[in-house]
Parts: sequence; C-alpha cells; structure tokens
Amino acid sequence: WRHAARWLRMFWMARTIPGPSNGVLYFAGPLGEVVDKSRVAQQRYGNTVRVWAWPAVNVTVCEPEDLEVVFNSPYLQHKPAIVYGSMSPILGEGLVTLSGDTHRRHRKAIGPSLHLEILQEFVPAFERNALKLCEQLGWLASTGEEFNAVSLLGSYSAHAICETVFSAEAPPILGESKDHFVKYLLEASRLMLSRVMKPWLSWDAVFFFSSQHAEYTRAAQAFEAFVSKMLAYKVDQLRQGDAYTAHGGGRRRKAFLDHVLTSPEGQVLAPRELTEELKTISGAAVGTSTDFMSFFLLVNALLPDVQDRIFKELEDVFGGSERPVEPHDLPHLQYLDCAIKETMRMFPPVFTFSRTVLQDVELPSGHVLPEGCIVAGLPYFTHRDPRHFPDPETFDPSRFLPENSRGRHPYAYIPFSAGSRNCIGQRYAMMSAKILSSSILRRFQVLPSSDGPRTLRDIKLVAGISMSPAGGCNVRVVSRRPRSA
Ligand code: HEM
Repeated sequence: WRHAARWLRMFWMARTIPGPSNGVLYFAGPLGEVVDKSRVAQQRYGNTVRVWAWPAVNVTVCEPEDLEVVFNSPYLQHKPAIVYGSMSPILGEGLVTLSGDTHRRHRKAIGPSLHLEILQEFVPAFERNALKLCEQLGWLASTGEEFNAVSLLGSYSAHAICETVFSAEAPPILGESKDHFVKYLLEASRLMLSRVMKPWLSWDAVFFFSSQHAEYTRAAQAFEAFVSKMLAYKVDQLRQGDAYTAHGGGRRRKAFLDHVLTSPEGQVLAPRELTEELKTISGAAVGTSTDFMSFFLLVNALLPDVQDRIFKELEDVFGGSERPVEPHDLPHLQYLDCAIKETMRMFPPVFTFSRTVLQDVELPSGHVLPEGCIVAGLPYFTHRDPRHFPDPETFDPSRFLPENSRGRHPYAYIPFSAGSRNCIGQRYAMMSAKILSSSILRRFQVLPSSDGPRTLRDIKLVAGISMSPAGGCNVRVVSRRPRSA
C-alpha cells in the first residue's frame, strides 16, 4: 500500500503543473507531428509541461535554469526503465541505460579511452572512410542524380566506429565479419529507434507479438556475437603479447578497445561489462551521427551562402589541394565548427532525454517535480529560447564565435546533454563530423533536390527520442574539381 500511496501522491502533486488533460494521447499519431504538437503544448502551457503517461507522469522542462537543476541534482541522475529499457537488448546494459554506482564505475573506466589525444589517432580512420564516401559521391555527381544520402552517411558512421572502436588494424577476423557488423549495427540502430518511438512496444509481452520482434532479436544477437568475438580476439592477442607491435617492430595503431583493455581504469570492467559497453558506444554513436550529418548536408544545400563560406575557409586551410586532413588543421576550421554547432542548435539529433525523480525537487521556475515522476529535457525548444538565441529561427553560425558566446547561460545549449550523464562521445562526434563534412565540402557542392524543402522551415521532422529529417536527406552533388569525379 505504501507504493500505491506514493504513486497517488505523485499524481496529486503533478496536477498543479499545467499540461494537456488527455495526457500522452495528446501526442498520439504520426511521429512527424510530435514536434508541432510539442510546440503547441509549450505555447499553451509554458516551458514546463506535465503529461499523464499512465502509469507514469512525465514533466518536460525547457528553461536553462530548470535544466541546471536537472543536470546537477543527485536525485535526478537515474534513467527511467520505462523509457530506456526497450533499448537494452540492442544497446546493452551500458552507460546509456545504467544508473547509480555502476554507472559511475563504468564511466570512470571508459572515459580515459576517449581522451582527446587518443581521438587524434583516429583522424586517419575518419578520413579513410570519408574518402570512401566521397568516391561514391563522385560517381553520383557524374550521373547528376538526386539521391537520399542517409544510407551513405550511416555506412560511414558504422565503418568509422568499427575501425576506431574495435580495431584500427583490420585483423583477419575483422575483415571477415566487418561487413556483417556494419549491416547489423545499422539494422539494430534502426530497429531500436523505431521500437523506442512506439511506447506500446516497450512491454516485452506486446513486442513479442509484433512484426519487428524476429528481426530485432536477430539483429541484437548478430551484433552481440560480433562484439563478443572481437573482444575475445583482442584479449587473446594481448595474452600472446603481439597485439600492439606491427610487423617490422613499429607500434600498431590502437583502437578504443585496445586502450580500454590496456589502461588501468579499463581493467576494472569484467568481460561481460565491457561487451555491454562496446554495444552501447557503437549503438549510441551511429544513429545520432547519421542524423546530424543528414541535417548538416540539408542546411548546406539550402543555404548556399553558408556553404560558400565553409568552402572558402577550407580553401584557405588546404590551399585547394587534396592533402589529407591533419589533427592540427581542425582548430583552423572555425567557421565550420560554428556551422556544425548551429546545425545542432536548430536540429539536435537527440530530441529528448529523461530521468527518474528519486525525491521531490523544486525547480527555479517554481514547479515541484514529485518523487517517482519522469523529468525530460527537450533541447529543440531550449535552443529556440530568444533570451539566449535572439531570432532563433535564423541560421547564424556566428552565434558560436567566442565573443558572441560569452555570458550565455551554460545550459542554454545542450545537444549533448550536460552534467554527469552528458554524452561521453561528444568530442568523438565533433571530430568525426568535422572530418566528414570538410572532406565532402572540399570536393563537392551540395544542392537541394528538386522536390525537397526550399527553406529550413520546410524541413519536416520525425521525432521520438531521436530526431531526423522526414524522408531522409535528399540532395544532389556537383564536383568542385574534375579530379574528384
Ligand atoms: C552528433 C552526435 C551525438 C549526439 C547529438 C549525442 C547526444 C547525446 C545525448 C543528448 C546524450 C544524453 C542522453 C540521455 O541522457 O539519455 C548522449 C549520451 C551518450 N552518448 Fe552521445 N551523442 C552523439 C554521438 C555519440 C558518439 C559518437 C558516441 C560514442 C563514441 C556517443 C556515446 C554516448 C554514450 C555512451 C552516452 C551515455 C552517457 C552516460 O549516460 O554516461 N554519443 N549522447
């Protein structure tokens, strides 16, 4: 009865927060309408909205002042199973879904292996895969065809993850199963997101009878099999002592997994825990990076002035040559960096993230989050607050120049979330995005498709936990230099 009393108390207290009386049914319907419905709800009820989501209560918060509390309160760091549970079969029991001491222990073990110096070793792998994508773009440019770039971008992200997370040296075992890994990782990411976006499928009993169940289980098993095989191979190599010495005695390039296995911090993870983290890192990286790049290419296609300015900066840095990008080039790509950040402001690939409220928490806006409810952030709306981003519907990369960012509330811009549960792959994501986008824009002009959106406002959005452009990323490319074609 104590449980029932707590539950009734939560509903009783939450009634004072404004929100639609029909609760989650307000959002029922196509995922393409979620953003518009959320916007109407925000206009009608304000920046804090309560949604009855039987048996839970969901409270969305958008103001940076409230988010500061959400990101830092010790009572708001647990992930709700009702939201994240259905990701576990694919994503594993890793950082995204874990909470409490186990989460802290895993984060300490993994964090050092994503250090900036380590990421810089990944630059050639990002570039190699970016150039493979450019080869395909060269062919598409020569045909003049319009195409949906999503599968090319997804394949880039999955191949880059394979080489940077599992093995930089393409051992025979990887060669055999890499294509399977990429295929299953892409399939697993797609199925996971489509399940998460249909809340009724979060109940295993309902999901079991759904048409997706067999496909989902197969992708999850294949993904798990690859990760376990790679881990066993690496551990074996390490035991034999020849893992990091290339033929001829030089040092082999290490991937993230090599670093975790050999760092004192990483060794606290048991093999099972490491397998789960490898699934989490791969799964968390691919969909988000693909969605981001889809938005970025669309923005460039629709805003030729922005694209021209990025191209000019690339010409200044690379002098019109085909030379590979080096880590020391990246700090010189300031306008590109600002354009990437502005794309993430207007189109954050993670639409929402949630926490369970472990104890009543009062927010600066005056609302009290009752114990037991779920609190969710919506970066899309936080990023459109005119107090922090004047004229928020205008794409303006200069907002992110250091002189224009000074004094902005630290939680007004949160595409990677913030606090102890922020994105651990943030620097990886930015580096990969910079290398891929610079590789493409150095060689190609990106143009809009004939029947696609004409302005940024025309881009229709599909939103659940993630956000992507409806219909994908339809564009056309023209070679900048005959050599690229
Ligand atoms: C543009 C690309 C990306 C975006 C926008 C993004 C965004 C986010 C956000 C908003 C969160 C918090 C989610 C939540 O609280 O539910 C998150 C968590 C996470 N992300 Fe990313 N992410 C990106 C790329 C990556 C990459 C490339 C990796 C791995 C290399 C990665 C690994 C993770 C992990 C492991 C977590 C869970 C962290 C924790 O709770 O301790 N992400 N990401």
